[in-house]
Amino acid sequence: MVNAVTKIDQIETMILDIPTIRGHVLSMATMRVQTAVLVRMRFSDGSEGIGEGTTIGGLTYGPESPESIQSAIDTYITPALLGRSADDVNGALQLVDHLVKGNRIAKAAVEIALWDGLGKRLGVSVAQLFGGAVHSRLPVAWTLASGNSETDIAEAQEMIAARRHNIFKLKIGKRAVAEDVAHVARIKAAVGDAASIRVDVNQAWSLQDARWGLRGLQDVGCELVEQPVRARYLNALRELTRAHEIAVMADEALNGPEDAVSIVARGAADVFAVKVAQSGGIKRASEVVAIGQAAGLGLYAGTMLETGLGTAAALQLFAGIEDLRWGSELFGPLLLTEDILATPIVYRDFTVEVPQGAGLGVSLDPDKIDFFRRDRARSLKTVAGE
Ligand SMILES: O=C(O)C[C@H]1C=CC(=O)O1
Ligand SMILES: [Mn+2]
Repeated sequence: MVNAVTKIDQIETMILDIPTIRGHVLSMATMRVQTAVLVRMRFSDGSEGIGEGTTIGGLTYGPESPESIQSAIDTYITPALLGRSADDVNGALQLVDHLVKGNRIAKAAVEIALWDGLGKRLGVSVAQLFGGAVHSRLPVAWTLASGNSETDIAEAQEMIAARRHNIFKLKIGKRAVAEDVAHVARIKAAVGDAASIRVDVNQAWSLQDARWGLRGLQDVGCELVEQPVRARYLNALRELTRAHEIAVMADEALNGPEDAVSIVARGAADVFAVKVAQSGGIKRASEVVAIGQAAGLGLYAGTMLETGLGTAAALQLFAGIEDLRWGSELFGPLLLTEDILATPIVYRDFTVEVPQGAGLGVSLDPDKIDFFRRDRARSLKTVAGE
């Protein structure tokens, strides 16, 4: 008997609004809630796959919003994929790239669910599908972004004492450059050699600001500056990369392999912040990694502050990357008041552990999903109105 081909039967999307443990103050927005977009895919053999495509701060970070991610999937991606072979992930990616331009985070959510389903059906991890894990844990940074130097120092000291993090990324760019440099200096002086200090400006500086900023940051012992100027200003990024010893990292400028090629060709960064969501999925992120590696750049596993689900997807990829020189910031679940996984991801000894098991190695807690779903209020009202 010929085995029937497993098909994609159903793709469900949901938006979850989960409060953060404190205000997360970024140059462009203050987050008090993180809005995650989840995908649940059902296949004809009864297997399932789950994925996540999440952004930060509505439309303040980038061109996709939670609502646009959901609508791109429901309106354009799902109709193209229903009925196709569940195991043909590359075929699905090619079709979706043909039919949908941009919308990388939406594509990532669907692609992650396809890999998860495939791994579960084969009984292997997604890391194994990409050639196998070489790490079981990764160094993990924490972001200090309370908006107050004293609070940030106390938070850093607690994290070091608990052996949870000794790499800190400070969110700056909201205040005057000199004030930001003084804030970074205070934190570096407080932690000394016990921690690595880096900053993320989230595109807030002009080139002029950045010239002063990078000089000041370098002088106070900051090791790396992430996306100091607008994503499209590659000439400015190149000038800053060349002019200072402090490492310059591309984040918002790096949306998939094509951007990776442009940045390398222009010499516009020392380090890539590789994000699965922003790259358009695990496969495209692996291509960004390959371009960075081939060009001799440093690599850093970035986050969109995803729940444990998106975090697990990134861990599956980066577990297979040998030289992750700048470590990771895959701490998303720790910023949320509640974890939505049945078994939370483990953080200890300054590292995050790669979940073990088939697919992404994680499953959702159905009660938590129910509780945080944005449409839950609507369904409750419907029930009440009956
Ligand atoms: O990198 C960003 O811009 C987004 C994000 C990652 C960590 C964090 O605190 O915010
Ligand atoms: Mn960033």
